Parts: sequence; C-alpha cells; structure tokens
Amino acid sequence: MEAVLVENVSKYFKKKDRIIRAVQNVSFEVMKGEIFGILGPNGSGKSTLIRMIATLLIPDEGTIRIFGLDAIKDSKKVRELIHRVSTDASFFKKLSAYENLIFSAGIYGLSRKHAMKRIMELANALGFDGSRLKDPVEEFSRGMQQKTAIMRAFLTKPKLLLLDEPTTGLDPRAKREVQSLILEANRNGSTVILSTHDMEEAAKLCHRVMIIHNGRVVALGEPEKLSEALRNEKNNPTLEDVFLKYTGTSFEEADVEEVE
Ligand SMILES: Nc1ncnc2c1ncn2[C@@H]1O[C@H](COP(=O)(O)OP(=O)(O)OP(=O)(O)O)[C@@H](O)[C@H]1O
Repeated sequence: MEAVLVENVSKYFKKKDRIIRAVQNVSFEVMKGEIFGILGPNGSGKSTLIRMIATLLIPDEGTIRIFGLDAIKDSKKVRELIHRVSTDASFFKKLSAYENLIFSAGIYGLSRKHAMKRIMELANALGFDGSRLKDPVEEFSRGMQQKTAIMRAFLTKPKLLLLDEPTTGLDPRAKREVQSLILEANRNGSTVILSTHDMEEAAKLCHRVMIIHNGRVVALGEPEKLSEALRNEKNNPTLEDVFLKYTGTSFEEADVEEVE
C-alpha cells in the first residue's frame, strides 16, 4: 500500500483582487519506506503541498490519503502518524528547548528517561551546545531553533516524516548529520517526504523526486533516471541540470491570475 496518495489536489489563496494558484491539480503517490523529494523554485508550492499532507491546510480540490486515512476526515489519526519539520516550527517560546522536547516526547508516549538520553544523543550529533538546552527557545538563533525542531522530529519514530527544507541554513556539519538522521529514520521504517533546494542532497537521499513549477508537477522519477534522460543534451547531466531544464533559470512567483 502507498503511504501517501495525492489525487488532483489544488489550493488557491485569495489576495484582494487576485487568486494565487499555489498548487494546481497535483497527483502523486509515495510508497511505504520511500524517501520522496519535492523540488521546485521559490514559491512553486512545496510548503503548501506539505502543509496539506500535514492536515494543516485543506485542499480546495482533490483528496489526500495517508496510510489509507483521509487527511480531512481522519485528520486527528493522521496527525499521530506524522511529524513535520519546517522553518516556521512552533514552540512554547518562553519554555526551554528541553521542556519543549520532553513535552513533545510525552505526547508521543516516550518515557522521560528515554527522551533525555535521546535528546543528549541528538544534541551531540547536531553540534548543539547541551548547556543551552535549559534556555528559553525565544533566546535561540534561527539555526538553534531549527536544530531544536529537528531534535523534536527525530525523538520518536513517526511513520511519516514531512521535512520542509530541514537543512536550509544549517552549518555544514549539522547538515550532514541531519542527512544521516534522515537515512537512519528511513532504515528504521519511516517514510519521508523531503523538500529541498539542494540538488546534491536530493540526489543523495531521495529514491524518487518530483519537480514542481508554478504549482504543477513538471517531472517525477528516480534522480539518476531523470539525469540520464538528458544525456543527449549534456555531458554528465546532474539533477541540477534536470531542475533547470524543467523550471527555467528564472525563479518566478507561482502563477497569479487576475480576477474581475
Ligand atoms: N497563506 C498564504 N496566503 C497567501 N498566499 C500564500 C499563502 N501561503 C502560500 N502562498 C503563496 O502560494 C505560493 C506557493 O507558496 P509556497 O510557500 O508553497 O512555496 P514554496 O515552494 O514552499 O516556496 P519556498 O521555496 O520559497 O519556500 C506563493 O506564491 C505564496 O506566496
């Protein structure tokens, strides 16, 4: 069975006199055990798509099923199976990282003892200064907040990890560690959906990638096969060449339609 099934999904945002077509008639499936990449220029609809799979946004059209559950009707059950990491991660900002992490571990049924051990392991792996775990999250730099969000996701073993640009802005060591954590979680049974702007990261981690542009799917397949298909046009084509071919070099905004 597929882990995620997205069928004919669209999402529009109304802005004064305009409609922003953020996601347009998108369909794809993610198989159990897969690491599935979502690639696309700024504003192409990646986060909107991930937020809909995470049950945080309701599609205007189409259906989303997660492990056979409907993302709207069964949203409560779906939320127990997923964990999302994004740059807009929410915390109890006045509480310490440690308190936030222990709280989240509790929700997922992890004992305090196990959680403490795992938090220290993750902090070490990510190069997060353990002495800062007791500080309020609101005093953290952006990178430190991001690492806290990553620790929170990898504390437990969600069936589906939704990682929206998890490594953007991290230092090189932390970036490599997060990539190892993703592979480890996947080996331990988590299905992963990963959005990234880093084509090397996508080629290294993802079994398949989907490229979206202006809210529409423009390419989908295994990274090597997508690159191979360009061999007639270019020597040693990479996933970056594939990305540029399908999205153009200009990083346009998503399709905007004027309405009367
Ligand atoms: N809440 C919202 N209200 C209005 N417009 C929105 C909202 N959320 C997203 N959009 C618009 O939808 C389009 C897709 O945005 P989205 O954040 O999904 O893109 P993205 O591919 O994740 O971009 P990036 O790579 O820059 O993070 C953009 O034009 C964005 O301005």
